[in-house]
Amino acid sequence: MLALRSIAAPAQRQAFRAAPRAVSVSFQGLTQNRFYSSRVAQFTGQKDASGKYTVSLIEGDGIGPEIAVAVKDIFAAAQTPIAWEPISVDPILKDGKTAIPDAAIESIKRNKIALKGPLATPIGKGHVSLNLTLRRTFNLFANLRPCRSVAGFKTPYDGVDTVLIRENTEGEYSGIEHVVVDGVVQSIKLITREASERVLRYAFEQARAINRKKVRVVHKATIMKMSDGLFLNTAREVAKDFPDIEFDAELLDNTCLKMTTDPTPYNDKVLVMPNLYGDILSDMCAGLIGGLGLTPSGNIGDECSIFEAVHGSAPDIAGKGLANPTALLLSSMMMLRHMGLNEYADKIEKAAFDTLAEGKVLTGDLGGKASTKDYTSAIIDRL
Ligand SMILES: NC(=O)C1=CN([C@@H]2O[C@H](COP(=O)(O)OP(=O)(O)OC[C@H]3O[C@@H](n4cnc5c(N)ncnc54)[C@H](O)[C@@H]3O)[C@@H](O)[C@H]2O)C=CC1
Ligand SMILES: O=C(O)CCC(=O)C(=O)O
Ligand SMILES: [Mg+2]
Repeated sequence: MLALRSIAAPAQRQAFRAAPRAVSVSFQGLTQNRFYSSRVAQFTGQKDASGKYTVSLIEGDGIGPEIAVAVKDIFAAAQTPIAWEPISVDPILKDGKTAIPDAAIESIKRNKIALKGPLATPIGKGHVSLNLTLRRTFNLFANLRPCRSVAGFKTPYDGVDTVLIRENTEGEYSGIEHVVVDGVVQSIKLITREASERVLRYAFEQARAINRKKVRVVHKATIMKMSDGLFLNTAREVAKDFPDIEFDAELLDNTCLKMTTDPTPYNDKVLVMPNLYGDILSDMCAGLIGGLGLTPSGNIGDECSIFEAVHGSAPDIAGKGLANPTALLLSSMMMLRHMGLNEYADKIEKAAFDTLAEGKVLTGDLGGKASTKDYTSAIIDRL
């Protein structure tokens, strides 16, 4: 029987206990600052009669609504041909599993594109991550996370320009856990050849598309000999189909050391890795360039794609008008380029990077005193 339960507010979701899952294995100068087109394949959404594309919009939790309104205001000021379709992804239970409401699924399937604010996940007990559920529901197999120093914003690291691709549907994020006996818990890291090959091919294709000559797998196949071993061996096989791209591999801990010592040797590479490593390494990269307020991402699938910032709901600053909307704005630039709306992306991105480079109107995370609204207005004034 289909059991459906609607969970309204994020706070209430804490109380929601998902049924246990079966343990069966059944960017420097303005032009250089441009963020990558998100994918190699085509966006297939259609314009409406008024010449606009409809984009599903998940405002999200915490700072989500504050940064979403900033993006909407900037898009309106730039006369971007986008009509927003707000959707709720408050979780429901379907066959005992956390699921996205049907209306939201239909919207994203219809529009083939969505912009998403951060969604909070309860710690320990509670529903499965909605971010993960969205990625799985739409088979968004690759999470593309570029990270580039912002001109004019000084950090201990200059000229960072990393491109990280994270497997987005399985690995340590599979959430397959069970109690063996009291005090002993087992968590399964699921790696399949199919999902590995899919994201690895995407990484090689992406390297070609953005003119990077090297793909590097980040792994721990020394320890996880079978799971990371399968990912690495699949990479070796896939690499044979891309003779124009150099391939090598590096242990995750060594990558962390090298990147925090000098990230610039990674500027000619595309890094690809299992899910959790990409999650952690992308926050670490954000730290190199000034924090999570600056880093965008795209969850890429064959049928549809969802763009979102790397950061979460930032509960420590939520509701105070302090959030930096740049990360979501740059995610929306990736989205516009994915849709072929490059001229709007170029215009908005230039206004944002000029504002950052001038350094007069910056949010608190970047050492400024401006509110989200002031910073948004400064960008709009430049359009
Ligand atoms: N893709 C998503 O929707 C993600 C959701 N989350 C969820 O977000 C919630 C909070 O997680 P945290 O560990 O606190 O990570 P977080 O990314 O929300 O915040 C970490 C730190 O960065 C700051 N920060 C993040 N975004 C910012 C912005 N735009 N402007 C200025 N400062 C910003 C926050 O104030 C905080 O100090 C959790 O429930 C987590 O599950 C976390 C990461 C990604
Ligand atoms: O889903 C979550 O709660 C966390 C997701 C996350 O950290 C990420 O996508 O980077
Ligand atoms: Mg993360």
